[in-house]
Amino acid sequence: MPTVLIVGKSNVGKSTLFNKLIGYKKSIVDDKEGVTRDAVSGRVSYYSKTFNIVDTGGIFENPEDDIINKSKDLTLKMLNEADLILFVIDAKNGITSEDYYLADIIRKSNNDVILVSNKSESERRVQNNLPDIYKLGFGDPIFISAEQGKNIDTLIEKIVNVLESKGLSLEENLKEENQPIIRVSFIGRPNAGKSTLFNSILNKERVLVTPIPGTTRDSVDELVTINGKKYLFVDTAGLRRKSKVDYKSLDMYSNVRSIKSIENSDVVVILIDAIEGITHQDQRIAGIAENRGKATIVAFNKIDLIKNFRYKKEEFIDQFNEKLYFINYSPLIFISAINKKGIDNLINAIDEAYKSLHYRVQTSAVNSAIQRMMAFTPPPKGLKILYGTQVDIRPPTFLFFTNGKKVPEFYQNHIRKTIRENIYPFVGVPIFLKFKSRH
Ligand SMILES: Nc1nc2c(ncn2[C@@H]2O[C@H](COP(=O)(O)OP(=O)(O)OP(=O)(O)O)[C@@H](O)[C@H]2O)c(=O)[nH]1
Ligand SMILES: Nc1nc2c(ncn2[C@@H]2O[C@H](COP(=O)(O)OP(=O)(O)OP(=O)(O)O)[C@@H](O)[C@H]2O)c(=O)[nH]1
Repeated sequence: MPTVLIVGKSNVGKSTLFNKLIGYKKSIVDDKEGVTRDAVSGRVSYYSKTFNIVDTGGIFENPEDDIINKSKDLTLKMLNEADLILFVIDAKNGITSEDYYLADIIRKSNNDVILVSNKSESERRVQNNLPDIYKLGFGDPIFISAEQGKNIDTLIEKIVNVLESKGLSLEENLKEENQPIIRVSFIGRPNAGKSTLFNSILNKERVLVTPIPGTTRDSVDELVTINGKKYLFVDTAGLRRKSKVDYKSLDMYSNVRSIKSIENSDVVVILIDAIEGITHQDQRIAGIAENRGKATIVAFNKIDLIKNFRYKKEEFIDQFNEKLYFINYSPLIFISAINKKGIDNLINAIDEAYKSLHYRVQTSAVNSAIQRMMAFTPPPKGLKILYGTQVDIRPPTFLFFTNGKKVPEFYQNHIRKTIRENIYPFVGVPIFLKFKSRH
């Protein structure tokens, strides 16, 4: 999906515009992802067209800034990486040296630019500032008022036009072709209901099952198509075969077989028997999955046996937060495998987690968010975080350049939280961080 960068000096109305663009989407399409208030990255949907938008906040504002000084290359990289730049100026208060400074940086990127003249409510003021606006060298601006929502549709249409004229596709449903295979394993204590769940999925959904013998003797993976998407259920031998006594033994749960299944999957569904609650072994399995960078979904099964489930639900959530806090990014699903309840939610969660596992965020979004974070919660004394970028997927991995000081665990968690809340939620997926000293 193409990415559009909002760039401008301080106070020109970048975040107001960002919120308007995101909000615009909300009024047209219903909002699935739930954008947090100070998100820096979001999605704009205009009828069937979609693109990403990033508010660069203060990154390009202050020439004295560490980030700009120490990494001119990175600044340019961010500008180049985008598909289009919205250069926002303030038509009410006029053009200043900072605007010209920014204009020069933006020009160096050789990228496409739309000049956005914000705060254009007063005709007279706009007229006064018009000569200076043209001096920036980006041609005709689009006059908007982000605050009053004026001309936002014209702006979006212009954005769509430019992106499409570059040959970029803004249609959302292209991913249908070249479908990946989502590898899923069900892990849980004996009797948690794994076989029942597997069979319920097979019976409920219109599926096509193709057994694929695994490399280990006795293991069988099954390729299943659900609603046009392909899933490989890993090691279904243990699910299909009616449990033998030895498989029931407690050790089997935490044995090599489970670990192999985890390693062979993208998404691990940790199935909990709601009557028994979360056990040590569940915690251990969750830890292994997290460590190996796998997506996890926690599913409480047998909720049909829980009396007053509506009241009990809170207790399950508390239990999850207490015992599986280290994978608290995982979707929590309640199911009754036997009654085929909650199966659709589970499949949706698997899809969402798989998407997150492969999601890449923009370097500009990372730095905008981290910079904002550091303004509110500065790093511990002596530590400097200069900039960062996502270097890998499966799992999403971020590299941050620092001044060489150790980044304490609590601050790492703060960075993870910031990424999730302000850039992309990475549902069900651990975020790996790396730090490198830069001198
Ligand atoms: N008159 C007018 N004021 C606006 C408009 N858009 C934003 N503002 C005001 O301009 C001020 C700055 O807006 P922000 O959206 O915070 O600006 P910003 O560019 O994100 O500022 P930084 O956070 O410093 O990067 C706020 O007081 C807004 O209410 C507009 O279209 N017209
Ligand atoms: N009430 C209720 N019982 C369930 C549910 N799911 C599974 N069960 C029962 O729980 C028992 C164990 O289910 P299985 O599907 O065999 O469990 P499993 O996790 O595959 O067990 P192992 O093969 O031993 O690992 C069976 O008696 C199921 O009928 C459910 O949603 N509700």
